[in-house]
Amino acid sequence: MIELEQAQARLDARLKTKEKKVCCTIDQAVGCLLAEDVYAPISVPQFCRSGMDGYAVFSADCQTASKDAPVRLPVVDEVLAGDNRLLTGKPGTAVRIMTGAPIPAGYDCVVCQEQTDYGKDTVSIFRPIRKGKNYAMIGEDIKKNDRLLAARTCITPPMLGILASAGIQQVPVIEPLKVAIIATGSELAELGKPLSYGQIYNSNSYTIASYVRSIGGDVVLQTTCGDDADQFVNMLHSIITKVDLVFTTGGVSVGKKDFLPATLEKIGAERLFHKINAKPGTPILASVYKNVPVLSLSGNPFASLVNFHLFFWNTAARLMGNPGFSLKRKQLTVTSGQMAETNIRRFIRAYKTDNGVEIYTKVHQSSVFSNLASSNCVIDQPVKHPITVGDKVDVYYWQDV
Ligand SMILES: Nc1nc2c(c(=O)[nH]1)N[C@H]1C(S)=C(S)[C@@H](COP(=O)(O)OP(=O)(O)OC[C@H]3O[C@@H](n4cnc5c(N)ncnc54)[C@H](O)[C@@H]3O)O[C@H]1N2
Ligand code: MOO
Repeated sequence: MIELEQAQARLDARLKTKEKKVCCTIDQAVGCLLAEDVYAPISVPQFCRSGMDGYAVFSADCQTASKDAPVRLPVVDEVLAGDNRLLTGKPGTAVRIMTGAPIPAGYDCVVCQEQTDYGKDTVSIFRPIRKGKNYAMIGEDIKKNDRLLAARTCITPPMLGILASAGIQQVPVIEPLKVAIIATGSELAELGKPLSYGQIYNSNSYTIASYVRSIGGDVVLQTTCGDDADQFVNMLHSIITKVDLVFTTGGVSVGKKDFLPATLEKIGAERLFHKINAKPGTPILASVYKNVPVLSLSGNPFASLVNFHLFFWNTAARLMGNPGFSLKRKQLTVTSGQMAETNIRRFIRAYKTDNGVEIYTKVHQSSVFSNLASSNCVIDQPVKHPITVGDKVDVYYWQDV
């Protein structure tokens, strides 16, 4: 039995950051990590662009303009957004222009139409204007060859916009995290099949799979397996070379059917630790088999979930080279609920709010899962340490999916 932090460190020491790159179209890329720095192939905009609907002019022509003595200029052309003529402006003239349209060469500003009489053939300008006003230079937004995004950046929807605006359709990303999830237990029934007496539906693998997918991970296998060592070993062998991480649930405690520790040992998996000094999820087992970490979580749904959070996020951060995935820890003040002292460190289901953390007041057994709909964190309750309203506590929390 080892402490959580020691167990996390032992696992972390055995993880290698993924380097394999794959090409991804940008509409598939949200949540993926860039494999390389991405540079702008073009400037945005590629032409000098009007920022307002109005008139392109030479600022020098408008210095004396006022409401009482407007400057009057002939309007020699009209340029709309998308106009692809290469025009050159002449001093002493104006061109009617719309937002987003290319400004003819020479004009150095755009008078907003509200500061004119909206003239068609001749425009009256009511105010002086400075050079560069409402005038977007080439590359105002993005300069050609600028670094747009750094390697290992996790791509977000606004970043897709940046890539698209620079005309980039595909990006190299780190191959998504590939995970296998094997829920063990002869009592487990698959969804869609009626339950026989003594059976329960497998729920653990659904929770785990959805968290894996929430960070762009690829669930290569999600299955159940009876309490049968041979069946399990066959399953493991069929998948181990295709994944970066294996989760199993159940079969890690001391019951007659808790076959995983002995089975993994028998096939030569290296044991990193078995059992942590905390509840729920005490019996967690971590191994490395054929260079792939195998995390064997407790079967009880809440214990499985707590084990998952305490080990998955840091593992994902290390394997994907993205510290942003790391398990989040914060000190918060308890605003409601209480816990009596216990003789082992406990993780207490709780709800993190803007003001602090609320302790869930009802059931805390690790076999009870249904109240987790209103939990988004766990409080780390030290051994022999009662908790009450107003106490500062350490909280592990996770992203909403
Ligand atoms: N004599 C002892 N008995 C137990 C001990 C102990 O120290 N001595 N430890 C207890 C603790 S603590 C836990 S936690 C459980 C964990 O046992 P396992 O991780 O080996 O899990 P199982 O026995 O396979 O299952 C426990 C429980 O969870 C249900 N289960 C399993 N898989 C799923 C699934 N995929 N979806 C939903 N529910 C699942 C299973 O039916 C059991 O009810 O052991 C205690 N026993
Ligand atoms: O360690 Mo077990 O997880 O109490 O429930």
